[in-house]
Amino acid sequence: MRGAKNFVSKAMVAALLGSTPSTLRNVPDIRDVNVVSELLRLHGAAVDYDVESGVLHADTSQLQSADALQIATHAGSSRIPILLCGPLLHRLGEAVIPDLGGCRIGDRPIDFHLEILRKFGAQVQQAGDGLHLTAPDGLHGIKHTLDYPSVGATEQLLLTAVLAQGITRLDNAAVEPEIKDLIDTLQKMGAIISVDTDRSITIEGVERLGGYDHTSLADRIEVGSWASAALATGGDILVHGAQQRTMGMFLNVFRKVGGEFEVTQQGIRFWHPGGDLNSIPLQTDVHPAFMTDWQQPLVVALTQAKGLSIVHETVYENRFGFTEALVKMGAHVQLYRECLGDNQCRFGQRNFLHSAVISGPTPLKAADIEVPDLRGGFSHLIAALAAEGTSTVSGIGIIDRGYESFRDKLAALGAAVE
Ligand SMILES: CC(=O)N[C@H]1[C@@H](OP(=O)(O)OP(=O)(O)OC[C@H]2O[C@@H](n3ccc(=O)[nH]c3=O)[C@H](O)[C@@H]2O)O[C@H](CO)[C@@H](O)[C@@H]1O
Ligand SMILES: C=C(OP(=O)(O)O)C(=O)O
Repeated sequence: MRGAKNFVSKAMVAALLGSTPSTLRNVPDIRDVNVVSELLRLHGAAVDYDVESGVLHADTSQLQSADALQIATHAGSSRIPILLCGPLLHRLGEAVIPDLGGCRIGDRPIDFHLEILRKFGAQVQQAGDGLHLTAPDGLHGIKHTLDYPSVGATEQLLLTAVLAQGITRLDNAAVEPEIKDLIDTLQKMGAIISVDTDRSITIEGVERLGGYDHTSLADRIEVGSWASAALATGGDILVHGAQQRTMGMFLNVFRKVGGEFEVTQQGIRFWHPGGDLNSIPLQTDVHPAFMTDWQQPLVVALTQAKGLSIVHETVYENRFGFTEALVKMGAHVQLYRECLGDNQCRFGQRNFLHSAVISGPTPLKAADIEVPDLRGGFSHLIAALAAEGTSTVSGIGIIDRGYESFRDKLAALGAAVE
């Protein structure tokens, strides 16, 4: 496996800040990379991606404003375009942003992003379904506290602050490994950024940034997905390129459920040792806790664990829709509006089915399933492989957003997939 969807796409946006070319390595062949490449090209960047070697070159020295109609053709394709705001305002003085896409796992507002951009000095106007931004007086450093440590809003602030005039300080920042890699990349470009142990980040704006040469960290969500597949199917999978340093909390949980793993020079090998799997209580949360994107694949494995597992999703209000298909396949999953965990999250006492009780083990039977979102889709593939009989999973194109060559990988693991 190769680099992280949730880093590579942001590093490509960061290339826009550099007045000399950038080279990104370990880039996976996934749809989000194509979408961001196209968006950069629409702004005059030369982007060259070699699928075989995974090396992407981006020359952003000659940028120009993009045609709004062409930008609009990317509406709904990904959430990354909102991160173009700061870099485009710095380089071109204006930004046209299409309506956002991404997984429908909650409302996913962009209020934090817009508040941050406005504080820096951006003027934001609705333009059709998208946005048009300008910065008539330039962008100036800010002091800001996030109400919630949003990954995207932290990245928005970083990508805007590095070339803004003066100092920016962010409190309650997200500190996911992908954000740390983005900070390393920006530092290579010439940025001055310090991260404190209390989730605060300080950025001293500089006048100019150059390009970078950076190798992406591994995709920890893909690693957790294959690990969960090994548990759910009673299998044994070596994930080449998996990095232990980004997987800490997942490995703890995997071990508690009864899975075994071995960290090797090549990656991490995950397997089901036989016998019963253990049920567990689990809460998703911001890093360094158990990440929300691991939740859906792991829940499939928990349908095969003995006893009651309780999963409290605290990052998104609507990330259990995929369990409907699991129930159809024979799993016992009951959803609750209450916070079933010690974190009284933002979604408690409201109308969101954001806690799940899974009782197992239950044999799964084949079904016809429509993929709801990226991780839910991969989870349905795992369930289909664990089930008795042949399932039909439709809408699998969504899975190409984040899992490189998953059809080939499944075939290599011995799955019969047509
Ligand atoms: C492309 C990418 O990197 N996607 C990841 C990123 O999404 P993304 O950056 O969109 O996720 P955020 O961390 O921003 O969202 C977390 C929570 O904050 C809320 N929120 C966010 C922004 C805002 O302006 N207002 C607001 O209320 C969201 O609705 C959500 O409930 O981090 C998530 C949390 O690790 C991951 O699940 C996604 O895979
Ligand atoms: C939620 C996800 O991605 P996005 O933010 O791109 O929708 C994900 O990768 O699981």
